[in-house]
Amino acid sequence: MASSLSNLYSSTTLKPKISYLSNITKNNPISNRKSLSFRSISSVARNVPAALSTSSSSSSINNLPSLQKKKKRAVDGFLEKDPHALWARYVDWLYQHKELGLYLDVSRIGFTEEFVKEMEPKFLKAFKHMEDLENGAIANPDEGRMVGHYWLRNSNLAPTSILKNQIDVTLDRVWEFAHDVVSGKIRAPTGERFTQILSVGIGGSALGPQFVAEALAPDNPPLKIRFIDNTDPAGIDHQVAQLGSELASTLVIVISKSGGTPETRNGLLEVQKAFREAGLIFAKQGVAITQENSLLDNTARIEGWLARFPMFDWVGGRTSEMSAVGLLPAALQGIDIKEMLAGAAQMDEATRNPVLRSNPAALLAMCWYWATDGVGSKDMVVLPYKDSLLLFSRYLQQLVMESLGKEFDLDGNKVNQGIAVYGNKGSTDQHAYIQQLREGVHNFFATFIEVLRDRPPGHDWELEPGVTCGDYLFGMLQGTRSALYANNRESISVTVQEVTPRSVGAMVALYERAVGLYASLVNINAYHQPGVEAGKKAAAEVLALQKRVLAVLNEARCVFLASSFLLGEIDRNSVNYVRYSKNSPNY
Ligand SMILES: O=P(O)(O)OC[C@H]1O[C@](O)(CO)[C@@H](O)[C@@H]1O
Repeated sequence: MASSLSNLYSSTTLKPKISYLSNITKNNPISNRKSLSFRSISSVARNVPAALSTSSSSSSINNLPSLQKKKKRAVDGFLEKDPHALWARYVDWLYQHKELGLYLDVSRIGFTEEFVKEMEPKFLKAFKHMEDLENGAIANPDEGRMVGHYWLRNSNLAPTSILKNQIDVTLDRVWEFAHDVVSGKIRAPTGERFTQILSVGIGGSALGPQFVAEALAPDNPPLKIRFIDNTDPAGIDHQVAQLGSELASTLVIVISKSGGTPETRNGLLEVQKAFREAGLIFAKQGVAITQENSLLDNTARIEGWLARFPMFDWVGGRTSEMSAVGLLPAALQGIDIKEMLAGAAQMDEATRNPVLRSNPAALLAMCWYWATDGVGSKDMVVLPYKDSLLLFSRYLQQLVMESLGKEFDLDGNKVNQGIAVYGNKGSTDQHAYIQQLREGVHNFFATFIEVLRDRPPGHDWELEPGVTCGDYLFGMLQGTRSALYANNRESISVTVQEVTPRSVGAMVALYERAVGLYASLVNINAYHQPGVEAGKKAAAEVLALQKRVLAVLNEARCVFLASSFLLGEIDRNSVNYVRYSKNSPNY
């Protein structure tokens, strides 16, 4: 590769391209890299197919009428193969946010100019809808509530001064509490500093904190975090066992917006039992994050827990990372939450831009619409090439699927919308399911997440002359993307300079907005989850039935015991032994 690149640079025929290239380089993600390494050269080169090939232009769909194009695309899986045209497309559509160091390349999604035109009126409506939301419109008619996660990172946008005050006060309290715990001003009852966090919560009350911990927690955080996010007894036991004697210096944060989610309640009861068994007083180490006056809030208040933080009615679970839900655990791990908020605020600003090609969230939403035909016909595979972003796809899974997976549209038509999301990380997944992505059933589009910085500055090491481990990672990303593209598999690339609190905040905000816009495009309510409620209700019915069956069995056993006693077959002690033994429902 290196030699073909040097050929490329010495070739006279390529000179005009190179000057074009150097103009473009100013807009290229890698232009901020200080040294032009193998990796940075190839990063430019990956998008200069024109310079590497003299192949004649392949068939173009641009002369076909709109419907025919769609059909052709559906039949052939058409993507632009002419390298000149692909390069021009890259240059034309590359989005960059200079201050955030974030780039979005949509050139490998095959949308046409006609399609973009067709989408414009839909986007006008979507932008207006988003503006209304930000101004405090009731977004969730089912629950009669506003949707204002955008206000969390810029409280000046909150529609009333009361809301603004709530946001500011909560942020200050989170900041101060975390500072006091980390500095040792607030200590465990034993007098030692808190060393561990045990976070109990599920869904949106766990996924954001899990993703951010994995992405941003330092190697030696002031407090290490563990999660209980299920009602699996063995899983809970495992977490408690791992804490061992450090349970005495563990801060337990119980997170539940509703304050009544069974899995979270069960996790809490199990942890409280572990505290009792260890002779510890739970209340002195317990923190609740929940809506005011919820069951959890009332429990924490009555029992006198160490602290309580509010979760606002107008913040949905899946968009709560920038509320106390995400910020408190992050701050306790030494993550700069103000930077996270600043990144999200900057991205919010950028994604309010009503010009489609200058709005990264709108570009994402448009690509999703194109790739899935606006009906979820393809899955979204999210592939971050960075270990610390491992949980991004899991986080997005809830954000996208719980928001977009809806049976009815806003007019009551049955639409069964949604986009399935899965993914893990590159290059690991290349050795798992990329085989199917390239050659198997064509039911997905990919999103590559690229991180330019390999390691903190000063730690670079070349495992071969001129080549770092990170160059391999980068090469794997480029290679997989090209291989997929060559087989008509579409992809989006999001590039960030580094995984920092600011860039993570920005990515969260980017996808939150993209989901909101996409929901408008397909005319659905992104802010409720009636399907989940149905599952919860059914589970409650199963549990109620189980309780009734146990009651009936118990009654039958009592009758049996009573008759045996009356017949003189057993004595009183035996009756009491059976009734109050540990296996009895009466116990
Ligand atoms: O925070 P809560 O109320 O415990 O809910 C947890 C999760 O359950 C859901 O309501 C349904 O899965 C999610 O939307 C939410 O994030």
